[in-house]
Amino acid sequence: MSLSEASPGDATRLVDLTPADAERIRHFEDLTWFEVAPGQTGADYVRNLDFTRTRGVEPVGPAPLGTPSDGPVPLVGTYSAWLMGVTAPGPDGDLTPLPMSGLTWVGVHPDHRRRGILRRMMVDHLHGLHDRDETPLAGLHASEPGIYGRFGYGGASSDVSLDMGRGTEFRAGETLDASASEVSTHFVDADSDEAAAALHRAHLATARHTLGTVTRGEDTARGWFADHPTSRGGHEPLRAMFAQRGTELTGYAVFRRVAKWNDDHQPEGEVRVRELGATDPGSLLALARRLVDFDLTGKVTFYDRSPDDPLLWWAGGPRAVRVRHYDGLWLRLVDVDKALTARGYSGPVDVVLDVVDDVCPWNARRWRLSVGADGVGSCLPTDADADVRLPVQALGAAYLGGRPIVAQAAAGQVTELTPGAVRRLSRAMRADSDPFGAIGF
Ligand SMILES: CC(=O)SCCNC(=O)CCNC(=O)[C@H](O)C(C)(C)COP(=O)(O)OP(=O)(O)OC[C@H]1O[C@@H](n2cnc3c(N)ncnc32)[C@H](O)[C@@H]1OP(=O)(O)O
Repeated sequence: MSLSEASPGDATRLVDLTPADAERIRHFEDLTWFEVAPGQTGADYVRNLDFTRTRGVEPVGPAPLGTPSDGPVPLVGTYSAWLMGVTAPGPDGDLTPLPMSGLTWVGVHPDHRRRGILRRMMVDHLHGLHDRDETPLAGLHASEPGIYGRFGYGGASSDVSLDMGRGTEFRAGETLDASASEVSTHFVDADSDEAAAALHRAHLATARHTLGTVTRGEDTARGWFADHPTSRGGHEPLRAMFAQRGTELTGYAVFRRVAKWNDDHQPEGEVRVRELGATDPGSLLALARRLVDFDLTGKVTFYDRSPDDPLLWWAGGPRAVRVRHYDGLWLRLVDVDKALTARGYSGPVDVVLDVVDDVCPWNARRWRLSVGADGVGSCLPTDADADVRLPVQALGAAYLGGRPIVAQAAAGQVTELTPGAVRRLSRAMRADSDPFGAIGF
C-alpha cells in the first residue's frame, strides 16, 4: 500500500492513517455522523481501529476559509477494515469458517460528497485485498441500502429484530426443556478484561455452530464492548450474560436494560439484547428464558436474529412477536474463483458462469464451477460457453446459502443461458437454514 496517492482530478489524496491521527479522525467522525460521544477523546474513538488497514482522504491545496491555521489538515474521507471471519456453508450441510475483510468506518465529508471519493476508497480497498491476496471475501453492514450494490456487494443475510413481552413463554418441547434446565446463567459487566476474554471465547465457540455469523478477531475483542459512561445516555452499563453446563461455557448474551415507568407508575423497562449465541439449542433456550424474566421490565428486543430463528417459533411465530426485517451482512467476492472454491455445496453441479464485475475486472470472465457428490467444489477459468450470466453481487447474495439464485433470476438479476442451469446452481448453493446477520460492525 503506498503512503500517499495524489489525485489532481478531485484535489484530494489517499493516505495511510496512524494513531497520531486520532484527533483528526474524531473530528471527522463527529462531522460525518453527527453523533457526538461526549467526553470521549480521539484515543477512545480509535481504540479498536486496525491501523494497518485504515486509510484517509485529505484535500490537496489551501484549506477552506475559516479552518484553524494551527491544526492538522482536516480529513474528507476515511475507511477502515478488520480481518474477521464468517461461517459459510460447508460441504453437504456442514459449516466452514472463512476469513473475511470487514469494511467499517466509511465516511465522506458532507462538503465533498458525490464527487467520487467513496468510489475511490472502495477501489483502493477491494484492489488492495486482491493485490495482497488477503481474503477472497469482503463484507460490511451498510448505513443505507442503496450504496454498495454498485461495488459488487450483495445482501447475504437479514437482520431480524424480535420484540417480545416480559415473561414470554418459550414452548420448545420436553427434550429441549430438559436440556435447558441443565444450563445455569449469570451476568457481569461486559467492559472488563475478564468479561471480554470469556465473551470472545463464547463468541468463537457459538459462531462455529451458526451459519452466517461474523467473527471478530482477537485484537478487537477487548475493545469491542468498551462502554464509555458518557455514551450510555444514563442507562446501565453493558452486561455480559454467560450460559454454562457445569463448567463448560455454552453461550452468551450482551445486553443493556433501560429503565422506564408509565403514567400509572408501573415499570416498563426494556431489555436490549445486542448479541446472543449458543453452542446448542438448550443453552439458547436457557439464555432467552432468563432475558425475558427481568423484574421492572416490560419489553425485550433481540437484535440481529435470523428469519427462521428458534426464538421466534418458540414464542409462537410472527403473530406472537413483533418482527422487523433489515438487510444484514453484505458480501462481496473479491476473488470469485477462490471464494467459490472455499465454501461447500449441498449437492453436485457443473456449470459455467459468466461473471460481470466492473469494479474488480479480474473476476469478469467465464468460470467453471464443478462440485462433486461430496459437496466440495472447485472454480477455474474456462473458455467454454456460459450457462448462467450474473453480476458478482448475485454470487455475494447467494454465498451464505440464503438468497437463492432462482429468486434472483426471477427478479431479473441473473440470466439463464442453458435451460435448467439456474436451478442446478441455485440448489447447490442453498443452505439448510437462513444465515444470521449475527454481529454489527
Ligand atoms: C461500511 C460502512 O461503514 S457504511 C457507512 C457509510 N457512511 C455513511 O453513511 C456516512 C454518511 N455518508 C457519507 O459519508 C457519504 O455520503 C457516502 C460514504 C455514503 C458516499 O460517499 P460519496 O463520496 O458521496 O460517494 P461517491 O461520490 O463516490 O458515489 C459513488 C456512487 O454511490 C452513490 N451513492 C453515494 N451515496 C449514496 C447513498 N447514500 N445512497 C445511494 N447511492 C449513493 C453515488 O450516487 C454514486 O453513484 P454512481 O456510481 O452511480 O455514480
